[in-house]
Amino acid sequence: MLVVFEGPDNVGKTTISENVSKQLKKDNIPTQNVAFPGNQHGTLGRFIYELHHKHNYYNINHIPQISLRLLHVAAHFDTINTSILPVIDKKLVLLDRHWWSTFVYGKVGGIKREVLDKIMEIEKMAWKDIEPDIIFLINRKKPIEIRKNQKWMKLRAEYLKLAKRESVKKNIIKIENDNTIEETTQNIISILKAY
Ligand SMILES: Nc1ncnc2c1ncn2[C@@H]1O[C@H](COP(=O)(O)OP(=O)(O)O)[C@@H](O)[C@H]1O
Ligand SMILES: Cc1cn([C@H]2C[C@H](O)[C@@H](COP(=O)(O)OP(=O)(O)O)O2)c(=O)[nH]c1=O
Repeated sequence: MLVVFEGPDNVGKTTISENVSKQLKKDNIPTQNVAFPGNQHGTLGRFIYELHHKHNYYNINHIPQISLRLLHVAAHFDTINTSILPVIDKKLVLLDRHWWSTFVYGKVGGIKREVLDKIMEIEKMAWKDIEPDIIFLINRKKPIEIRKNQKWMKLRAEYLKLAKRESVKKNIIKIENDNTIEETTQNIISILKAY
């Protein structure tokens, strides 16, 4: 089973997916956390994560938007093959981000729709026929740490628009994480247990 956590930065996705996983493991449900672009040492996904966050460290002054999206797509091919496909039949995979991030960050980054659609065609090939069983869209009124607020509001709006479009074909559950992390975790656990 594949369960996805999506949403802009700083809404609590990583913490929630780790808390949910800890709780399910306590209940003897085999669970695996996976994050996009990738968090396993020794993988291309992890390298692209590092490159995204610390491009100056690699002596790169600037990564153009289209290049950045294509790097993420390359990471997704890797993470799906190295971390998702080998365990998907045996474990509940909790995935921190999905192809939605490529679309939303690309759109807010100003990539023209026809170019973005082409990038998305390749991105979706990485997924073969794997569809999430549930997508939790984690939402907040404002980011947990207030930094680049204007861009964050745009990301949030794009996520909400995409969720509306996708809701005809996918099981999308919007979760408000404005209260405590414990409440949000319990809310998600009860939804998963009832599923
Ligand atoms: N409901 C909440 N209330 C207060 N702090 C929270 C809440 N949810 C998450 N956090 C904290 O916010 C920070 C950022 O969360 P994180 O899981 O990294 O978000 P994301 O993965 O969406 O960027 C973490 O320190 C986390 O513990
Ligand atoms: C998966 C993905 C992430 N990203 C971005 C979103 C985040 O800024 C960054 C991932 O870094 P990370 O620190 O994991 O994000 P978060 O704050 O959600 O925990 O990569 C893309 O731009 N495109 C993508 O396809």
